[in-house]
Amino acid sequence: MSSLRTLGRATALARQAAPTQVVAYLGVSLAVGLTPLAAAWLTKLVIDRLVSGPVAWRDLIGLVAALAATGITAALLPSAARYLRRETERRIRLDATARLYAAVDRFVGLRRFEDPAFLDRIQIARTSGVNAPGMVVDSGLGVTSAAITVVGFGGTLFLLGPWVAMTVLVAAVPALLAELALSRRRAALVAEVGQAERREVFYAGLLTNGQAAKEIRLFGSGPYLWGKMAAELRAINEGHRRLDRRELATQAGLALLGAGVAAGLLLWTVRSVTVGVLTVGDVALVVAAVASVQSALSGLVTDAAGIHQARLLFGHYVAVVDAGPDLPLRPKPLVAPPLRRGIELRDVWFRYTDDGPWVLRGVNLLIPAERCTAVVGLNGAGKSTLVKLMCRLYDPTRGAVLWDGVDLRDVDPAQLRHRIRAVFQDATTYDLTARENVALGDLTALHDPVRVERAARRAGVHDVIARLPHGYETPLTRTFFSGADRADASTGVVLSGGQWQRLSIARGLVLDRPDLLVLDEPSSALDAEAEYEVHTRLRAHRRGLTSLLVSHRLGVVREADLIVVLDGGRIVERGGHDELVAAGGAYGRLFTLQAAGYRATGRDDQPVPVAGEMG
Ligand SMILES: Nc1ncnc2c1ncn2[C@@H]1O[C@H](COP(=O)(O)OP(=O)(O)OP(=O)(O)O)[C@@H](O)[C@H]1O
Repeated sequence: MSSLRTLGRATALARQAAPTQVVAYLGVSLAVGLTPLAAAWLTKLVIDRLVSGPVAWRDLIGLVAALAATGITAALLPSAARYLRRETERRIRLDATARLYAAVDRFVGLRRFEDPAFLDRIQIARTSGVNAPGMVVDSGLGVTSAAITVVGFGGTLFLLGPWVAMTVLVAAVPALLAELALSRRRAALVAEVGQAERREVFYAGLLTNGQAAKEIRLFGSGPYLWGKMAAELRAINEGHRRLDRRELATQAGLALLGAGVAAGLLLWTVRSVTVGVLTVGDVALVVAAVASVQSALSGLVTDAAGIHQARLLFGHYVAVVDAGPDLPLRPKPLVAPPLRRGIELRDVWFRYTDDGPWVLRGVNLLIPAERCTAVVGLNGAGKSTLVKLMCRLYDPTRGAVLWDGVDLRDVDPAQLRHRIRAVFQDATTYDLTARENVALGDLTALHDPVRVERAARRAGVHDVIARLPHGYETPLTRTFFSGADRADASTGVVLSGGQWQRLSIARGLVLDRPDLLVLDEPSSALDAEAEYEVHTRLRAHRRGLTSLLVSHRLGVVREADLIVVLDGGRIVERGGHDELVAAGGAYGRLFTLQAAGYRATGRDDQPVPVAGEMG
């Protein structure tokens, strides 16, 4: 995108976010530019009248009153400008941030969240990019008011001697070039240290995170992590230090140049008064004009560089906001119909990166509607990847996933996802209330306690929640406190791993009858009794529903209508439990191994409700 279009986008965003404030800020900025000029001319006129001979007070009073009014205005304007600047920036930041996260939320798949370069870009957009339109307005208005001062005083100096005006203006050219170069370096630095800043935030989070704290304390890994954080900080500091030193050298040189020009002009003015070419009032005017023009030019140069820098940073913001869908979307997507036949993977090949290893290799599978299909396999076999392809979090590299014969790539992803619910093995724990933790599975249930409770009962977590200090309203966190418990910030609760897992199952079940229910290791953290109980409930709930179960616990898997064994990204066996055990293949061997593990505990007189870990 061209520089001008980027600036146009930034300005348009600012105008939409804070229309009144931008106009008011423009008015104040114009006044800021005009007042020094008015004050200098009024001062010159007063002095000239005073030194021209005896003058009556009433002849001066108008000028003095105008001078006083200009002084009062000049005194008030900076505060007004400061307030308007902050208010404009606040509104713009809010609007820009909302647009940024809305754009990020529109990414259909997961690839961008696993691309370090794109994550760096998001970081710049999030921290600096959202402020860039504010910077453009602020610097743009700074340039405007400085330009008024420069033109006004430049004209005044021109009247006194064209070369005076030229000297002051030409002396500002090196400053402009130096500042533009510096602004490019500043923007480049933001990009350079972006990754280090992200890592620093990561280490800071880790070192203050309650969950990580136990391992860090026990293993004594704190100093190592803190050391790595300090190294990132040192790298960030080094970048800033280099830039600061360059700025110091440049600005010291420019300051000397400016002071030299001002001193030379002062000498010339005083000499001109002694030879009768200029008046005493002209001395005041030249002193004010040179100081004002120099400071306005320096402000103008800094603001021009600020606009330049803001444009570069806003480029990252625009790149994220305009990134568009990360997976190809049809302009007129089809509607995923209620599932009747099933989901078919047709010769699906998949790898995460173009040069990475194949994770799925030619998978052909029909997950029949209204049946439970289980996928088993060793760690890394590709089970979770298969699940992610069925939710269209990635597209197959080759082949297709068909929903009742319709390619998932042709379907509206949001509508498709409303038909799918999943409980992932690495389910998210939200530092929110128990109610929110369940209702996030379907936000229409947020204010429907009956649905939330029903889902919690199905997942066997209702009794746990009911016993919490504020029941479903209890914050499930010791990291934050909600507004309501500010007075007694001790109400937040920490759940156990198994309780969290049940809660994530409840979240997966809050949408009453999804077309596809995915359960990816839903019970790995549950004790045997809880697992048995939860799976019994899930089985009842799943009846007539299409479900996909991924589990290492073959005792749970045996209930499935169809079991598929995945090995190295290929399906190596498929069938019912008895059939697979009788065949004596990989599944049979693993089942025997797990069952033997249970018997080896000396409890072989017990039935085997749930087999142990596989892989
Ligand atoms: N986001 C990713 N980027 C790159 N590679 C990945 C990603 N996720 C998984 N993989 C790789 O893909 C392979 C299959 O992973 P997957 O999570 O599908 O296995 P799985 O069968 O579910 O294993 P587990 O039983 O341990 O959960 C693994 O080798 C893994 O390293």
